[in-house]
Amino acid sequence: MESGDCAEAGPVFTLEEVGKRNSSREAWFVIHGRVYDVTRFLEEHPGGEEVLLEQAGRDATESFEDVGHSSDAREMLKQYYIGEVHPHDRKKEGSKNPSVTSSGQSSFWSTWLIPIFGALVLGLMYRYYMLDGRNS
Ligand code: HEM
Repeated sequence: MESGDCAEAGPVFTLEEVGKRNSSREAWFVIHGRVYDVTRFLEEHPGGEEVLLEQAGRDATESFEDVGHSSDAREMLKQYYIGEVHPHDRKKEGSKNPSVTSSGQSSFWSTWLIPIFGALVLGLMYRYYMLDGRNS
């Protein structure tokens, strides 16, 4: 009964609790909403102990992704998993505002506003040209 397979639903930690583990004695990380205790990995980390200690006790998702860690590195994470981040402290991942397609909107305006404005200018020029012709 000991070797439970419930590795994905461990205990829940707040960011405050994770924040206390920010030294080489104890180093915890949040990566993609999950909490990892990498204390025993600090010295083994191929990228060095310092970079890990700089991020310890924090959400290191961005730094972890920025480095472009291999799938091996991602696999390794599993052995250090200790729990989940409290839902209140979780970042809104995956919801990078898919509804706000600002670039789409700007292209809408540039494709429509410019021709409309051009047509207006041409219309006004034509009008003045005709009036001028009539007056002289
Ligand atoms: C906590 C979990 C982490 C694990 C298990 C891990 C694991 C690894 C592994 C296995 C490598 C060797 C290259 C690869 O396989 O991608 C590596 C390299 C590296 N890691 Fe991490 N890493 C972790 C977190 C971080 C964090 C938070 C940073 C933040 C800055 C970082 C920075 C680096 C750097 C700079 C390298 C060297 C890359 C290179 O030489 O090309 N790692 N890491």
